[in-house]
Amino acid sequence: MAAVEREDGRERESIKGKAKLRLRECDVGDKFSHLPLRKASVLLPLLLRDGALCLLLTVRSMQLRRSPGEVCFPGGKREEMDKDEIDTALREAKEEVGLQPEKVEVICRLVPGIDKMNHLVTPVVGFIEDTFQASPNPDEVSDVFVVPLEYFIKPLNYVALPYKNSSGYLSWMHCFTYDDHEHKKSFKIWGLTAHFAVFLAIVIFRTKPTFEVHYDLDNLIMSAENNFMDLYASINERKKSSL
Ligand SMILES: CCCCCCCCCCCCCC(=O)SCCNC(=O)CCNC(=O)[C@H](O)C(C)(C)COP(=O)(O)OP(=O)(O)OC[C@H]1O[C@@H](n2cnc3c(N)ncnc32)[C@H](O)[C@@H]1OP(=O)(O)O
Ligand SMILES: [Mg+2]
Repeated sequence: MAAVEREDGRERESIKGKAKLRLRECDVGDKFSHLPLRKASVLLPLLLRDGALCLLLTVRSMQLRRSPGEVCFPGGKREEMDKDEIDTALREAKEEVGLQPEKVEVICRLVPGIDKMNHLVTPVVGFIEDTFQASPNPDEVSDVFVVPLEYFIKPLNYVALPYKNSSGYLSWMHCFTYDDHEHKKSFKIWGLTAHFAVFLAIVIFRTKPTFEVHYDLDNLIMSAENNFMDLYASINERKKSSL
């Protein structure tokens, strides 16, 4: 093997190695699994392209009843046979983009989010092969694309939009437009998907984004968990007041 190739390989392994260490520090494991909400999981698939960490995302089919045409991660609702959140994410990724579970190196689970239907959505982070070619299931996925992870802390096109959840809890959500020049396509990444992508980028780069976020970088896990618990509490308040 040529020296340049060897050096290249070492560089790739060191980028991945550093990312894995930082991710493992933020692993929540099954800390939130007991919460009495319906469950869903998404896989945040990381890979290296041209020496940069990238995230693989999907565009939902227009035929889907919920969130048609929106960008999201491979993922879906928990089924009875799933033993945990990781199982759900891997099963859904296989169904939606043809990713074989044994080709995913699962690293951790991050702090969950809550979707429009009040599912507890757990992001599962895993490395996939850099050469992975998706085979999208057209019933559920109309497109698959990759975005450099760094875009989620240093975007070229970003707005924060006000968002009110079903309990009236008011917050902001990130909205990115990503222009994929190579394929001459443009994608809007917002809501829960953008929320997970931003947190993942902060976990790995440990840098403040160029826009405002409600995380304390010196106490990243605690601030992320507190944000989540505030949101969760607002849902419970609403449930109690409607009884
Ligand atoms: C600035 C500061 C910001 C900080 C604050 C952060 C705020 C956060 C803001 C939060 C804002 C929140 C608001 C926003 O985020 S709005 C915005 C943007 N959208 C998103 O971020 C997407 C978020 N949603 C998701 O990621 C998914 O919906 C999740 C993972 C939650 C559920 O997963 P999913 O929905 O993917 O579930 P599934 O894969 O099990 O099933 C999908 C459907 O497919 C059907 N199906 C299955 N198999 C087949 C088949 N072979 N043939 C045909 N059909 C098939 C199946 O029956 C099902 O149908 P139905 O039952 O749905 O009808
Ligand atoms: Mg899905």
